[in-house]
Amino acid sequence: MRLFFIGFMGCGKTTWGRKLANHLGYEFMDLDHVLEEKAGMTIAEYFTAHGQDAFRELESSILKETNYPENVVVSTGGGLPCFFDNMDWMNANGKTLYIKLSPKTLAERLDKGKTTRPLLHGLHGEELVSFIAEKLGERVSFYEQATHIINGIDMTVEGLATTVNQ
Ligand SMILES: Nc1ncnc2c1ncn2[C@@H]1O[C@H](COP(=O)(O)OP(=O)(O)O)[C@@H](O)[C@H]1O
Ligand SMILES: O=C(O)C1=C[C@@H](OP(=O)(O)O)[C@@H](O)[C@H](O)C1
Ligand SMILES: [Mg+2]
Repeated sequence: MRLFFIGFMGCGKTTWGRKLANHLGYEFMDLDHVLEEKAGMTIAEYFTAHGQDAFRELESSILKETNYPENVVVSTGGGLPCFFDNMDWMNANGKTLYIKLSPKTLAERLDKGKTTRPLLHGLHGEELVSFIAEKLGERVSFYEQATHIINGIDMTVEGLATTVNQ
């Protein structure tokens, strides 16, 4: 089974993708990490060097050209489902799990984060909540095409494992 985690930055795709893969005995892949290895630089560096359009092209080609094992949990970047036909491609090639959280909760988690996400421009507090609310508004129609929509509060691996077998 191929499982793709999708959702806004900070919703927990990387954290929970890894946990679910461990729980199921599946392989784990994070496409942001695959891209960073391929590019030989961090995503923040890639945005600075080549811009967002080039990043979107590369992340889409990585999504479609990676050789996935039979059983795998794949964590995607937050913007990936919203460009090209990436969402349709994932739904045709596996199950998609959207981790749904409010802008306020996302902002709380992202404010604490140490990693740099280039789209967030170092925003904090209320400015960060407003930015997330606006961007999530643009993206939600893509995320809601997921085969499974998960409440991101109180997630457990056992709950996720039950959901993906439905
Ligand atoms: N259930 C949770 N409760 C509280 N914090 C969480 C939870 N899941 C993830 N986090 C934290 O939220 C931040 C973003 O998680 P991450 O897995 O990197 O998200 P994504 O890959 O979706 O951007 C991390 O600091 C992580 O430790
Ligand atoms: O939402 C986005 O457009 C992005 C999300 C990031 O991944 P995470 O969702 O894992 O932070 C990463 O792909 C890049 O910084 C762009
Ligand atoms: Mg991630």
